[in-house]
Amino acid sequence: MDHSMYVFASNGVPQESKLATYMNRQNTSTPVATNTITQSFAKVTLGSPVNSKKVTPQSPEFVPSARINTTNSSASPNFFNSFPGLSGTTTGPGYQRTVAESPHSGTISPHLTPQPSPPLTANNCSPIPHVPIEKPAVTVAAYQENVGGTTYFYPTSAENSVTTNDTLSSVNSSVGSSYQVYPGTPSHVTALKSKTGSSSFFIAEDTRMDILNRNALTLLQPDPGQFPDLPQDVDNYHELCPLEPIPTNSLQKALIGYQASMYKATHIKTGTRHCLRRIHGFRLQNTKCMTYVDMWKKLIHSNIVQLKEVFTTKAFGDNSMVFVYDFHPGSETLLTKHFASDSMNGYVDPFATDPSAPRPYSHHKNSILRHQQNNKLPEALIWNYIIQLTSALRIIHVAGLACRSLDPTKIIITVGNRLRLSCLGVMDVIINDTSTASNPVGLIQHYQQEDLTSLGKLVLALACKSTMAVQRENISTAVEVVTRTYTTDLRNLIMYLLSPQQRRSVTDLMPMIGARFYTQLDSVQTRTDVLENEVSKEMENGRLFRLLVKLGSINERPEFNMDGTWSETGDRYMLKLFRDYVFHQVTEDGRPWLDMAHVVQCLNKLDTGVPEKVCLMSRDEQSILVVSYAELKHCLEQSYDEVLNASAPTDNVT
Ligand SMILES: Nc1ncnc2c1ncn2[C@@H]1O[C@H](COP(=O)(O)OP(=O)(O)OP(=O)(O)O)[C@@H](O)[C@H]1O
Repeated sequence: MDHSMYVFASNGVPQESKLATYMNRQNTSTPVATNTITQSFAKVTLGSPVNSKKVTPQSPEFVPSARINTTNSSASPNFFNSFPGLSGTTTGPGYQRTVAESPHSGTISPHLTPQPSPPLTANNCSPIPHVPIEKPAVTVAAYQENVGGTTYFYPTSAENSVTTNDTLSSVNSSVGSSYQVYPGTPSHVTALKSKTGSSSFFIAEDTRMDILNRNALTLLQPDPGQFPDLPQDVDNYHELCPLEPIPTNSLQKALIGYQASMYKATHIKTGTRHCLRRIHGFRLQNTKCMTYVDMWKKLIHSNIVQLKEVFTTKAFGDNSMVFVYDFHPGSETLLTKHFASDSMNGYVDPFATDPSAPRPYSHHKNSILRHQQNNKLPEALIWNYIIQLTSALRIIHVAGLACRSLDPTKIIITVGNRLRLSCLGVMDVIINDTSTASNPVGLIQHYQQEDLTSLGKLVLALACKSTMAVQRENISTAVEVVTRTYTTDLRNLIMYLLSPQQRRSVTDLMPMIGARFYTQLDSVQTRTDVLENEVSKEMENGRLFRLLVKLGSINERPEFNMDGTWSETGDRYMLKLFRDYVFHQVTEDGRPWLDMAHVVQCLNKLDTGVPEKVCLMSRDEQSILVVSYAELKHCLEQSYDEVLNASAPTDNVT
């Protein structure tokens, strides 16, 4: 390398070099500091790398004959680890060096020399950074010294001198809190995960797909050409999107006895999506029923679609009553899920056989049994549903309310077999008898009993996989089919619910469910464990993302406060070189060196601000900066704050 090409400033830094620019901006104070780096440092022979992978810098001028010794667990060289005589306690955690002349046969820049990938454990954890045991430095003001033609730059802050006591206290305080890293899948989740597929640092594929699907459905907008009659706004809601074909025939009545339609809509002020159940052509006669609406609005439960508000509107061109609920994307009704007609999934309802067919009843019964056995739902699933539905009913009845719409069309199901009652409060408003009755409590108790009968019918229908099974003429056959196919417990539960003589209660069902509660609890908690692990991965990813946002907002910013060189100078210059170090390293033959573990480890160290050093080389290869992650973190925070503060709108001064 021909050094005569460069003009050296008094501090030994080539004036054209980026470091000179950096130093001009940065080194405003006259540093006075002691250090223990002496002449001998320049003569230190660098140890051989642990890495056996041979990579060389892009520029042959800087090909070292020996390389900085790196620790096994670190991608970036730690000078003080490599040279015991240069312990961080006496020299401070960071310095910068400009190579004016190679004092020894060569030195190395990690910018140009990919290091071995940080080790991963078998447990899929993030690369573990070097645990910091020193106080992170927070200064970059530099002191310089020319040693045999090489200028070294050291930080000057008193904070950089770390005493043994400091170190120990930092060790203590660092335990469990000094750095963040994904520790890998917990062993209790590993066993579960092996059933579901390989683990990764990102969210599991099935969960990802579920969430993507739900997000897409939440954002779905209808083609205005297809729904020209949709109003723009309905009360506080807009962006209406029908969830089912809008009934056109006035004879097409929903379960509630009126024409009804469902829409997804966005709240104008909050932007949240809701589900609007519109009852067509309905005029509210008196407002007493609103007491029930208020009671429903207060009911929150994981198996209930919460009622948010009720209003009347003429936005649809008629007098409509609208019930606003939470929106649960990707819902389907229990009817479509389990009782779909053969046009949907080839399923033929065995109870729907033409009664006029010349077939003996016994033959018919056997064919029902055969059919049911081929299509039957697993008993565990039926109990799962029973537990969820009784759980919702219990809270409703305890609140002094009745569901009054426990029907397969009014129970929605989402991923993971989660059931929710979806039409609560409607009956209390539409059939306004509870508020006008002389004994509303007695009436509610009557409806609660009806809820239990409806539950019995629903379970029977599920067990026979047919809604026809609950028709009066089919019930005895259906119960017989259940007796032959499922456990006595299930049969007893159905019989209890369908027996009109006694006064029944949801709590009486609990002993029948028995230990199945524990099975359900176990599966819910297991799922929570798995999802919590997904969250912990995404928490780490989110943290790194925020860090990248900060870096990205600073790196290569073309202009800041009228300063076109802002991102190339001062603190930002170090961050730019760090970015190169993290992302732009190349192999010996010039190929991009991509190593996710290296990237994650570097970012984790930056986020934590560990005192470990990293060598950064300028793009013109004229300077090497050796800085600690602590300093880089400080630079990042300071520079980002500058950008953030400048982004705030300034008041017009008149
Ligand atoms: N809260 C909700 N969030 C998201 N989708 C819902 C919600 N409630 C219902 N749905 C969906 O809206 C659609 C229509 O529901 P609805 O209750 O009207 O069922 P239905 O079978 O059309 O009953 P009916 O014949 O009585 O109108 C169904 O696909 C259902 O999954």
